[in-house]
Parts: sequence; C-alpha cells; structure tokens
Amino acid sequence: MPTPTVIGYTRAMTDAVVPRAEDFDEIAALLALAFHNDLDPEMQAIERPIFEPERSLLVRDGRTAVAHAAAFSRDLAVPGADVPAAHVTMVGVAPTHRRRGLLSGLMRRQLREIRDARREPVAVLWASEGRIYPRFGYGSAAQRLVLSADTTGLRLPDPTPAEGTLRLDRPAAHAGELARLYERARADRPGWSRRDERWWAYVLAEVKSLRGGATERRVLLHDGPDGLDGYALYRTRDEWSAGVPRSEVQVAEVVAHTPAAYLALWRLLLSVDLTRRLSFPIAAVDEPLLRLVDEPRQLAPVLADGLWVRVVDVPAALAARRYAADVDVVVEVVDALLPENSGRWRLVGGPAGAECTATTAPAGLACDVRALGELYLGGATPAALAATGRVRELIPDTLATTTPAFTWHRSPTPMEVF
Ligand SMILES: CC(=O)SCCNC(=O)CCNC(=O)[C@H](O)C(C)(C)COP(=O)(O)OP(=O)(O)OC[C@H]1O[C@@H](n2cnc3c(N)ncnc32)[C@H](O)[C@@H]1OP(=O)(O)O
Repeated sequence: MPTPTVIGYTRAMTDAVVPRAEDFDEIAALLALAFHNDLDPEMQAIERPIFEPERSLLVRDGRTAVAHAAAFSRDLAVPGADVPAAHVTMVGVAPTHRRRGLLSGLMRRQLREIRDARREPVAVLWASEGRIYPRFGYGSAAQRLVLSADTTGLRLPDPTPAEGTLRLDRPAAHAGELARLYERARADRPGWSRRDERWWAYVLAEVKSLRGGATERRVLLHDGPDGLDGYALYRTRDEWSAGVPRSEVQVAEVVAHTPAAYLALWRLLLSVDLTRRLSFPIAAVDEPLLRLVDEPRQLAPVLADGLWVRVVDVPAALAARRYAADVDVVVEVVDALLPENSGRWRLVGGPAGAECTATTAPAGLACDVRALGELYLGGATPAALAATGRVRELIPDTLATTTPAFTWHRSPTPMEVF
C-alpha cells in the first residue's frame, strides 16, 4: 500500500484536466472553500473575464473539484525590459484532500508546461503563505512595505507653486488616462505587470463584500504644467470613537511622474478631514514618502513579501533582463524540478543587454533556482544571498564583481494582487 503522499503525486500528474470556460463556477466554489469565503456572484463576475481556462489545471475526485491552479498571461517589467510571465493564481486544494501531494503535482505539471511552451522565461505569483512556494523554486523577488500610519500631526514639506492642481472623480471615468500614466511608470519599475483593458476593468471593479465597510474607490488626479502627471486610488472608511473622528484613508496605488505630483497627491491623502489613520499595503521598499514626512516612525512600515519569481528557463530569463553594470560570470545552477536548468551558465551582460549560454568553464557562483528568482528583479543581491549560504562563491571576488550588476536603480515593487 503506497503512502498517501505517493498516491497524491500520482493522481495530480495523471488526473488533472484542462477545464472549459463553463467550469469556472465549479472552480470558484472550490476556491471559496479553500479561502474561507462565501461564493460571491459579484466577485465571479469580475474574475470570469480574466480567467484563461486553457491555462488552468483542475483535479476532480469523482465529480467533485478538489484541486486547482491556473495562470494569467501578462508581461512583467524586469530590470530594463518587459518579459512575458506566467502569473500563477487561483491555487487551492479542498480541505478534505489537503497534504496528499495535489498541489505538488499541479505545480510540477504547470512548470513543465510553461517551460515546454518556451514563451515565458519566468513564472510569478503572490503567496498566501510564505512557506508554500520555495520548494517549487519560487524566490521572494519584490518585497513591499505595509504602511499603517497614524497621520495625526504628520507633515510634508511646504507646497511650492509648481505643485499644480488636484481633481477628484470616479476611476472608471478615467481608465484610459490611468492606463497611460501607469504604463509609462511601469517601464521603470521592475515588478509591475502590464494591464490591458480587461485588467484595468478588474483593478477598478468594485466588490462590496471585499470593501470591509469602506467607500467606493476614488481617483485623485494631479495636473502639472504639462497636463495630467499623477494619480492616486483610494477609499475612506468612516469610524468614530467616543465622539472623536478616527476615519481611515486606504490607499491602493499612487503613480506620479514628478516629485511635485507625488507631494501634492500625498498632501491630500494625509490630510483628509475626519481621518486619523492611513493604510498603504503595497508601498515600495524605496517609497519616497518615508523620506518626505517629518516623522517616518508614524508610518509604521512593516517589510513583507510581495511578488515571488520562479525562473523557468534559466538562459532565456537571464538574457532577457539588463544589468546595472557589466558582468561576465559563470553560475552553476541546480533545479530539482526542471533539470534542463541545472548546469553551468555563462552570463555576459550589462546596461545594454545580455547573453547567457551553457558552458563547461569553472563557475564563479553556485546557487539553486530559487536564489535566481530572488535575484531576478534586483531585489536581493548575490552578496546578501551568500550571507544566507544559498549563493556560494566558488572563485574569490566573484560576489564583489557581480553584486553591483544584479542590482537596479529602482527597487522592485509588486503592484496589485492577482
Ligand atoms: C498563487 C496562489 O494562488 S497562493 C494561494 C494558495 N492557496 C491557499 O492558501 C488556499 C488554502 N490552502 C490550500 O488550498 C492548500 O493547503 C495548499 C494549496 C496551500 C497546499 O495544497 P496541498 O495539496 O495540501 O499541498 P501538498 O500536499 O502538495 O504539499 C506539498 C508540501 O508542501 C507543504 N505545504 C503545503 N501547504 C503548506 C502550508 N500552507 N504551510 C506549510 N506547508 C505546506 C506540505 O506539508 C508538503 O510538504 P512535504 O512534501 O514535506 O510533506
């Protein structure tokens, strides 16, 4: 009698089917179960248009859906380039079927299919728990700061005449303008995914059950000397305590193309009447706000993981991004799930582009594929990972020469949870 784990691996590899578009409701019911939600028709209506059934894998036990994983096809900003990336999502296993290897089987099959299609050199995801995905080769690549600010008395530098004007509106009326500003900013921000029209509809959709008592989303638009140059998406949540107003501003995203636009947007967000608190769960690790307010401690920043990267095709991925400084290094990679990634790879690159080829030359660095994911967006550095023991320096000085190349001038940042 095989152990349950062995049965699980075998089932998932052989039994997962590619569902049809009509199976979406069944999958939504499984995910509601796995994530402790009620089935929400409003949520289903906004998720259905972005669902790609042909990229979905479903395991049924008899007629019951018990495990699922899917991917969205989107481009991802990486240092100096834009690459197609499988955006892995909608992962869930029924409570009755957990810990039998169903997720493991789905992850193996999904990675194999992504690799064999040879279109997407990396896969990315947001993890519900940090310990789930490293075993499948995913590395924490774009961290974020979670801000939970007490805004009482918090001050920004005084306004200047260059700050322009602000307008407040409903976001849906400005989707085209927001898309233009976002896409321009994305080119310089590793970790941001392309949003086509379907994705803008998803990002701006309102699902009442997810609002937790907050208002509809509002958009704050900033016009500078050359026209629209920044926006902020936010809600407010009304709260009073013993007759004292304690409402909260909940900021979803701020995109600004000039320091003046950035300051003007934040000046309003930090000073909305009757509010005393502000939350901003996906702030950049290099968020300018922390260097602008007069008391950064009141922002109470907490470092958290955000986007995880799985390098699926080592030479294609390493050649697709750019490097902040010239680099010529041989890396010995180990990948237990996609053995074709294992071996020695010579990376020759710099700010203008890169090449990566198999080699038999001695390696300067050695790591597993998870560490490559952590390095990929410029968030972690070879030297920092060497301190954990997960990157090994095999030729002296290789860490010192490669670390500047793997960094980037903006820290990678995740954007929306998908
Ligand atoms: C990209 C996204 O969608 S993230 C969302 C992920 N989904 C959720 O969090 C919903 C709730 N959770 C679940 O549905 C399930 O618990 C899943 C999908 C996380 C795991 O599915 P399972 O089929 O139970 O995982 P599986 O049996 O393949 O586990 C493989 C290994 O990972 C470990 N593992 C799996 N999930 C977890 C977890 N949440 N915490 C710690 N370890 C875990 C298992 O113990 C096992 O380890 P072992 O090989 O050393 O025995």
